[in-house]
Amino acid sequence: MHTSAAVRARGITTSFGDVRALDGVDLDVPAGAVHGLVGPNGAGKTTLLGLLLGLAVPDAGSLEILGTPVGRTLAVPPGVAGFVDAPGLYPTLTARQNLLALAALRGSRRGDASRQAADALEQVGLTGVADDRVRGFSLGMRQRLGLAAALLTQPRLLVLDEPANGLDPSAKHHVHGVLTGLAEAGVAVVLSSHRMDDLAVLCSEVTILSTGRVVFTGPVDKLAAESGQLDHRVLTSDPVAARAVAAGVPAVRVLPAASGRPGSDALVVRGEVEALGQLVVRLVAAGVVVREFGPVVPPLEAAFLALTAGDERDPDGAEEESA
Ligand SMILES: Nc1ncnc2c1ncn2[C@@H]1O[C@H](COP(=O)(O)OP(=O)(O)OP(=O)(O)O)[C@@H](O)[C@H]1O
Repeated sequence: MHTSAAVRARGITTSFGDVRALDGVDLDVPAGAVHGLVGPNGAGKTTLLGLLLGLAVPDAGSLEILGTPVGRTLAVPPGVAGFVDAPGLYPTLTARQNLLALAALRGSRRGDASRQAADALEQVGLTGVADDRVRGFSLGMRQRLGLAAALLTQPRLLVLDEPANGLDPSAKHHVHGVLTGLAEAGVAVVLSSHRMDDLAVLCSEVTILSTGRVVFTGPVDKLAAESGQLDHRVLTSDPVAARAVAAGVPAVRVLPAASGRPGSDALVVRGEVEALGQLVVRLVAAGVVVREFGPVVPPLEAAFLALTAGDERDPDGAEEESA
């Protein structure tokens, strides 16, 4: 059990001209946690990750990384590694040469560097292309090499901007395994993603940002519970009987037929979790076979949409001042 704080941010505010990219953000990430940042485009995720990597300093607020307060000068705090936007790689060098160059910059001895590079490539599953030039790498391969570069430093805090970007399902599974293993060894991982399903699999906690503010932070399960009323699709052996049963359950609304999948006999019903549970009980009691019962929009997605509704930034970046 790891309980020390890897990140402790209080009231972080960062502006770019008139745009307040972060507005009073608090963030707590303990050692050994995988923490997801999610939010619509322009919400401030990359800006926050950049602060953790020492690429910028906040205009206001306090930030402690691995127990050390971050000062006013730009510097990667010791023990922190990762990347924002995309990993910085030399396209004309091979994957292995990229890692050796980074290790040399950090002062590793040649023998150590070549062992560390081979280990890191193995960890991210790039051994087979270790001697290919990065110029020919796909986006997913570059992401994995960026992760390998970060692993070379044996970080205690790993900061990754959309690390699953461009990864096929098998590569994603591999990277998830690497990150979970690091967390089990006590490394804190902070990553951003646009995919709620990825975050649900990987993260113990998530923070949702919307126009620079935190609109939710906490365990993923708690987020799912914030969805309130959910639309569910119900496929049964007898749609007519099912509709009659559903109409008799208090706090369940049967939505118009157009809400179902076109050409399907499914009903779409809306209600809170308990009321929907009652519906299933009554369908079974009435002898109606329930073949499928599932949310139209997954609960995490629904909670995310509800919390961030209408909060996309103006593409011109103009700040909307709320008195
Ligand atoms: N260097 C910069 N100069 C000016 N404005 C910036 C700069 N970096 C970020 N911004 C603005 O700050 C806000 C937050 O941007 P940020 O990149 O942190 O969002 P994000 O959540 O990572 O978005 P996305 O999901 O699109 O990557 C946006 O309005 C963006 O236009």
